[in-house]
Amino acid sequence: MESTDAFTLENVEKTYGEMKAISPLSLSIKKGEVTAIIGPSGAGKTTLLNMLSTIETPDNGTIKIAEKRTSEYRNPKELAKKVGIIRQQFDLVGSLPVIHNVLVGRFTDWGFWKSFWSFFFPQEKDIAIQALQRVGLADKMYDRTSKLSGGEQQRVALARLLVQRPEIILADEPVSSLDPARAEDVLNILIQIVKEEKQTLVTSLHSVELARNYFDRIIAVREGKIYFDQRAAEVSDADLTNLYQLTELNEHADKTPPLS
Ligand SMILES: Nc1ncnc2c1ncn2[C@@H]1O[C@H](COP(=O)(O)OP(=O)(O)OP(=O)(O)O)[C@@H](O)[C@H]1O
Repeated sequence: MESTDAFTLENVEKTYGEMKAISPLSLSIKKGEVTAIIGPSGAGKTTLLNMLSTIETPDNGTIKIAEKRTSEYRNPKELAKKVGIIRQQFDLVGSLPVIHNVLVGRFTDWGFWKSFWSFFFPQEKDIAIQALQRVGLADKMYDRTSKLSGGEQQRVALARLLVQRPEIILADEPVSSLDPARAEDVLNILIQIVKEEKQTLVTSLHSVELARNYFDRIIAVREGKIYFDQRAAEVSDADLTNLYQLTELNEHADKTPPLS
């Protein structure tokens, strides 16, 4: 029977020099789940996402994407079909028109020459137009990408994911550079797409309110460990206060000279 897990992590560890960014950590994320990873600064959220996307390799333990170990994904195209990434800095080429940036999402299906030609004569334009309509930017198709606002650029990145159609989307702080209204706008579109396409979404977020309002599951990380892992509806104010406060208390305790 086909596995229902998008990710399975077993005793995953990551250390940078002396810093244990992720302590042995095990969890699984089901296909179709919409999960937010929250936690104080330096908790290990980005490290965790980078290991899920195979940008970083764990020092110990195993990560499986849909039952296959990350180390076994040797073909970048196969990985790109499974996992699409969206980042804070959007990874768009500012000097190119919007449509070219969207069509980059098709490169995993196209060969080199088709991708190359597309920079001069956009290929499969209809697919890009549909995606841009979906994110409300069809009228900006030929605008220079750098002229768009931050929120619009993030929507271009969403349209690129729409044409890539990965099974899993990983997003590292996708809305932190946007004002609250734009952040909600982009998250609304992202979640709507993910649910319609039956994709799996794992996002790191600084805003606990957005995590509670838009996500099904919240995994809280602190000092490289899972602090809690709950349905978003069950996360209480006290859970959140403890998550952020305890770290501050620990930091404070570290700086307090011992009583003699
Ligand atoms: N490439 C690296 N080299 C050295 N240390 C690193 C590296 N990447 C992360 N770290 C350290 O690992 C710990 C976890 O970092 P990480 O970026 O995963 O945290 P985070 O929860 O994403 O933080 P933030 O919310 O501030 O982005 C931090 O102490 C960080 O300084």
